[in-house]
Amino acid sequence: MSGVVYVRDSKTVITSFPFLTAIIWQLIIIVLLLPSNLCLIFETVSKMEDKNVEFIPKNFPELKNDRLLRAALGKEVDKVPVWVMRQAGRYLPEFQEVRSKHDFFTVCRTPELACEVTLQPLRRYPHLDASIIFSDILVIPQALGMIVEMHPGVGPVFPSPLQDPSEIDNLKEEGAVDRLLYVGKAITLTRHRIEGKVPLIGFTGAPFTLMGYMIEGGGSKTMSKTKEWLEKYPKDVHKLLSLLTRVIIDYLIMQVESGAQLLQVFESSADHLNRDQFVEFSAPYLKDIRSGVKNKIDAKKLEQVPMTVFAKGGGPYLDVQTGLGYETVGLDWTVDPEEARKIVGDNITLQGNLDPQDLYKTPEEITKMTIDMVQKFGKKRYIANLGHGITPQTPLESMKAFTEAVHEAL
Ligand SMILES: Cc1c2[nH]c(c1CCC(=O)O)Cc1[nH]c(c(CCC(=O)O)c1C)Cc1[nH]c(c(CCC(=O)O)c1C)Cc1[nH]c(c(C)c1CCC(=O)O)C2
Repeated sequence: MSGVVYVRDSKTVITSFPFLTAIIWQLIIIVLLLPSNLCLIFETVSKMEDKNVEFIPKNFPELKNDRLLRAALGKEVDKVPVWVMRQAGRYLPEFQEVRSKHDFFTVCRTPELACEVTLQPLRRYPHLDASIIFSDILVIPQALGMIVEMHPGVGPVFPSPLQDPSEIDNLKEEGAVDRLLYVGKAITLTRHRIEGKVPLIGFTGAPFTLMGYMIEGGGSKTMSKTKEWLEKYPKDVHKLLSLLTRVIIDYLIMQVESGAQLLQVFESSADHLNRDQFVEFSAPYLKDIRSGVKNKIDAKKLEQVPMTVFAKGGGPYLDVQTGLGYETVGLDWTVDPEEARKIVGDNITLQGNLDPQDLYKTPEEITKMTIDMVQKFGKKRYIANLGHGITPQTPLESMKAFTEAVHEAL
């Protein structure tokens, strides 16, 4: 007998057609669970869509606090904007918590983690008027094919630094920016999650500073190997600086396309250069980066973004920096604010410049020093910051005192 089901009773049916019965029971369960399954499916799809939306560089939440951008463009501000270089970093226990579970470059390469770390200082310090994407300047040498490790207590280490100019040709310029798209993803995700609270800053290292790390194999007090290259291989040095400039311009454009609203270029090794060396090996490439970004933004019909150059040790060359085309010039703590204003004039914004070591003083002393500093710079064309990155042992209450004092100063 096939295909005919006599339902004498459920037990008979079960014993006679176990397979068919199993299917019937499964159908019953599916039907009963269908509504909750459908909700689950819709919820999952919508969450996936949300996830996808968060990686689409458009329809960002409206900006609620534009002080930083107004100051960079010379517009009037209600209060002096403030942010801190390396504000997402090791002085924060919540950053240490993330780092206890993930390698440094894993945090940089994982948009969810980079975004979380970027947001941490904003949650703790409501007076901050900007965020800076969590990354590092050394992601560029990595994208060029060099190995960079982060050694605890030491900092960055290149196991195989450049030892001869002939090795410049081994650098993988083609596709470098594609290998940095994870930074763009982190920027886009952060733009959505910041919900317009403050602008998001993108950044890069400058050609000379990156070249120094690539030759020295890490941080260096003397940069002796790099200086030997400047003397012995100037043509090869310019070849490498030009390569880095091309990659940096395209990297910054990708950051803007991803949602960066201001860009900062870190020439952190400028303090190793005398004036002639700064004029030959740093300034032309900083200028090319500014004009290259501006021209490519125009060509792509993107919205222009203000740019900041920060040359640590660049105080003696402020006059040169004034001519590089940047809206904002960052100052380290060795430069007097009033002297700087005399040199740069009224059409450039200044940024800085409390000595990071002053954040080890008492909150009362920090408040007084910060108010003095802000009053020296004045409200117009000024962004308050430190004169270099915040250091890992900085007490949490110091950051609170600093950011609050900026907003109460004027
Ligand atoms: C020179 C330089 C580097 N990286 C950078 C610069 C230019 C800024 C400056 O001059 O301070 C840029 C940078 N690197 C980092 C930031 C913070 C970004 C942010 O606040 O969101 C920034 C702006 C994260 C970082 N970059 C690094 C850390 C600490 C490493 C860790 O977490 O183990 C962080 C939070 C590692 C790093 N990376 C680099 C050094 C010298 C070090 C060691 C110094 C240190 O240990 O603080 C290279």
